[in-house]
Amino acid sequence: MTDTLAPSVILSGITHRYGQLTAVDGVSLSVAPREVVCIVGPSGCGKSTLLRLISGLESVQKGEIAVEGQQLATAGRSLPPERRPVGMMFQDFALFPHLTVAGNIAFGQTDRPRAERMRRVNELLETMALTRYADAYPHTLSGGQQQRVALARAMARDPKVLLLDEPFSALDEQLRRSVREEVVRIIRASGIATIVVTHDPEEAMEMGNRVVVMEAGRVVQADTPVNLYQRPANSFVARLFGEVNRFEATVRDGHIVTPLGRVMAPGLPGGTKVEVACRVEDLELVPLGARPDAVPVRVRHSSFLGPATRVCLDLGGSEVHARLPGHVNVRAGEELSAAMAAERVMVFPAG
Ligand SMILES: Nc1ncnc2c1ncn2[C@@H]1O[C@H](COP(=O)(O)OP(=O)(O)OP(=O)(O)O)[C@@H](O)[C@H]1O
Repeated sequence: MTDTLAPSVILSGITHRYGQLTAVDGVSLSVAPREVVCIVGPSGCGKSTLLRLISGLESVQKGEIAVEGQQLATAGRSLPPERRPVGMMFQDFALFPHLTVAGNIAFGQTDRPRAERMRRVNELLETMALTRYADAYPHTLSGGQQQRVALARAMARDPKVLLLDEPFSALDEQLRRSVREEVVRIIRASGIATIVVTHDPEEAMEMGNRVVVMEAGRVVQADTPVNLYQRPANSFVARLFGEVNRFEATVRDGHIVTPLGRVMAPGLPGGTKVEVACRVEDLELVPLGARPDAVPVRVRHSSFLGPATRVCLDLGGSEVHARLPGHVNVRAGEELSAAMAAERVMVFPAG
């Protein structure tokens, strides 16, 4: 593991305002060498602003950014983008249409002797399996190939950190998955510390050693994908990574009564207002009366999704959902019993 190594990238106390709007609010974050960190969050939460600050496209107003011990920027002091050891790849690839693939990759290395530049270009063409397209122009390439050219260009100057902003959003669903796997393989093999911005939680979990969840300019939780899913810091994080059923309730005598049964609440004082959340895949359905702890529900409708069946249920007039693996035959109007998987129920302070 890389945890013992000094971080490659350190952001300390970054706050950034556009006029009255605070786009980034006191963000501190470090990325270890060889680590891929994904920043995920809804539109407008400040993800791209963070990348723009690291790359130097935006000046730091408050806080500090350092890469491998070198200060890149602090309020009033800033290294220009071209002098930062940072490679950036944008969502639209931003390739130069009038330059060949080799020309695009060579761009920005003008400070290097020609022989060295060509050596690096050839090396990257090989890594990206693009050698036979060296003299082709971007518009003649597939989306996946263009993506690899953009990545090669971002890596050409041997940056110490790679920044990818929504790198796959221009690709269709089918292509996205395979290109994503390929890009992650290349990045991991390169060992460059990488920050990926995405609004897609699944993409973040698949790519990141660590995932940073942002909301309204702040970091809500920075953790491994497993911890984010199993131990979300709050209801917002829980909902980001999957559909949940939620109930507001109050703690009484060490437990919480919800419409789906009792939940233990050890250590929470009586009277505490809480939100109880249960992932749709953690709602178990059994025949009516089969379990004493389950409550009666009636099927409203169900949808077969391929790997799972999503069932919409009436619970005393309100609606809850279950997601069962595979194809499950349930009829509208059918009566069943539902219970939450006790060990996976989540309890948060009421918002
Ligand atoms: N140049 C700018 N001038 C004024 N406001 C801006 C500017 N750039 C971004 N903002 C605002 O700052 C906030 C954060 O924007 P940012 O682009 O960082 O969010 P984001 O999380 O990357 O969103 P998206 O996923 O939609 O790209 C938004 O409210 C946005 O409207």
